[in-house]
Amino acid sequence: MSEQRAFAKMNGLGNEIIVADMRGQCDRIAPAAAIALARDPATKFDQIMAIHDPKTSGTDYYIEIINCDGTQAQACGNGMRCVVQALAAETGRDNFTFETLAGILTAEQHAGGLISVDMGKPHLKWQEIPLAEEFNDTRRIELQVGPIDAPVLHSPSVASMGNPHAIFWVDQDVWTYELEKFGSLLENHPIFPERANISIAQITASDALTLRTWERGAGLTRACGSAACAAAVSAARLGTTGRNVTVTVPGGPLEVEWRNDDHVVMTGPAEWEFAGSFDPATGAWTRDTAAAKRGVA
Ligand SMILES: N[C@H](CCC[C@H](N)C(=O)O)C(=O)O
Repeated sequence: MSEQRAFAKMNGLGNEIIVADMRGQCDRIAPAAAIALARDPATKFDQIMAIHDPKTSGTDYYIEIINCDGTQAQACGNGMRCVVQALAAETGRDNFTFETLAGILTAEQHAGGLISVDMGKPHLKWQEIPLAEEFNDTRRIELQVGPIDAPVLHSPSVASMGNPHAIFWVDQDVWTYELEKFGSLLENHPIFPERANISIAQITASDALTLRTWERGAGLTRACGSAACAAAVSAARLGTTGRNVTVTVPGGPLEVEWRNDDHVVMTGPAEWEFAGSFDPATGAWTRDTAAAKRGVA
């Protein structure tokens, strides 16, 4: 049994997040531990955000992101907001610089409690997403679901926010499409050599869209922050919205701004649920009834 580590169960608009304190320790959370925590109804999560000591000078922490199937993700917008809220409660600071597999990100907690994360620049070339085939225009690629002459979904936009996304544009309410039926098929489609997060999106105004996401390595979730960013960027590239968009996901609204310096900034809430400690090797855990301070450590 390895040393018990503190965690906070949180959520970002219903995206179920575990923020785990791995500081001061070289170990990583074992995929089997992640899978065990995901199976327990009390700790069921979409992503674990593991806070590690910094690797690069000028950054505060290294964040490892683990999906509920035990695989790693490069980016997780909702999870980053949870990390910021937990660290702000612990340290009293409101600005942080993180390193993730997607690069270096900055984030800020505002006076009212909302949190903005600078998700960096989108990557829009087919090799960067990555796709298995050359597409010079990633605003719409050839891919469809359903009968060849009457596809249910077709011609998605693709973008990378450090992690791969495909967004299928639809005319009707996003809830009328059975994303649970074709999500996994599209996630694992050979056009996506690293698999992909799959979203359906409806433009509702020149500054608003609604979005549902089937996440790579996690399935249907109530919110996906990086998908909200990828959808907002793709809508602006297609000219269907401007560069400031309210993205309404099943868990609620996120504000996304694709700034003129090419950075995508996402703003939304985070919510603390309970604290505990867990074994990073096995996932065995206990609830910490005394932890009322809403941090992780
Ligand atoms: N929930 C996350 C995305 C997790 C990404 C993950 N499913 C992957 O790319 O493998 C978000 O808020 O951005």
